[in-house]
Amino acid sequence: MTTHAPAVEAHDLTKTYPGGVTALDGMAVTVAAGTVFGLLGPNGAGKSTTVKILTTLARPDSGTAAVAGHDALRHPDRVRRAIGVVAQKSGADPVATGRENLLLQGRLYGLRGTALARRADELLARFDLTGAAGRLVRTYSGGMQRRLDVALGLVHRPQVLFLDEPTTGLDPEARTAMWEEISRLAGDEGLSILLTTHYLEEADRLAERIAIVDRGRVVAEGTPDELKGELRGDAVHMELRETPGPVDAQLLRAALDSFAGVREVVFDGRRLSARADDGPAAVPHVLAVLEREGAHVASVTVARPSLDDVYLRYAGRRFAEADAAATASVPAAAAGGAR
Ligand SMILES: Nc1ncnc2c1ncn2[C@@H]1O[C@H](COP(=O)(O)OP(=O)(O)OP(=O)(O)O)[C@@H](O)[C@H]1O
Repeated sequence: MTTHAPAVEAHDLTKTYPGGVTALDGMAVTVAAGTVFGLLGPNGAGKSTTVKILTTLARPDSGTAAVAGHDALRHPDRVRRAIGVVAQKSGADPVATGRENLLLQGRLYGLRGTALARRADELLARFDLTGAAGRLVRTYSGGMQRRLDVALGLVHRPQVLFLDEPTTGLDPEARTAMWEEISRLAGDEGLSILLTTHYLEEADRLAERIAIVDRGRVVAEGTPDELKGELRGDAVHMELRETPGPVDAQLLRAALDSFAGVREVVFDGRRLSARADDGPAAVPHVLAVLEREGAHVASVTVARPSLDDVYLRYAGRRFAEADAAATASVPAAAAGGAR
């Protein structure tokens, strides 16, 4: 693979499972080499099915998929040698030690002797597991197990790493530590990473580019800032106090609309909402106009657009709603929460 070839390039993937569930419906994903790409979507959106196809564990009904420059459908063996996979469920043997797990994994990839021992020690140190290397994995905390999972995926120095929901089930501290580690892998080591997540914050923090997936296809794609930028500006919400007489909504709207950078002014009873290019800067002006027109403000909130707003715009429903709908029939232990 040349450094400029995409790490992952898949187009028009479709897959319907026996029983008629359409998991993928024209899915496409391109990951530039050396970058972190996030597939973001609620449970059931088709993220895992996409990863299974790209990691050669499933075949699509139609479409193309290339990973590390190899055709995943025609040369799955070549793809397997070039990738590391950290699945949702840990692949580590709980009744073996951390070091034994790494040595076994290395042997599966043809590493032997001192080269293998050195690589295992390197990864144990790298993932802060040296002190626990001789302990059975079943005694590890959730965060330690997840770090070992990532180390196992890296033993054979893959070019492309697939992380399927890397922080589901971790406490906030372990999640932050894992985020730092993932950023370092892409930054310092030039690894290409495709991660799937249904944590909005995780995609925002880690991924240079994000594809928002809904019902088996990409509904929006770009950098986190590009996606949020499409919503143009901050949301400003104000609660008005009761006034003796009615507020002249039309007059207020006309006065506010005349400000550069304030738009989409909406009155809803005693609530006013608007979009502003720079919310904090607009608030004093908006307050002054309202006071001048006899409307008194009880509270003000300014919110930056979130990926949830982006999701709402493209998928037509809130992320948490979609997640809840998909997980309603899934056992609680298997379902995470959207953030
Ligand atoms: N082996 C299977 N047989 C039948 N249906 C399946 C199978 N695997 C997945 N599905 C269905 O395909 C759809 C997409 O599932 P997929 O696991 O790819 O989504 P996801 O976005 O990864 O969600 P999750 O985070 O819950 O894994 C869902 O409706 C799911 O129920």
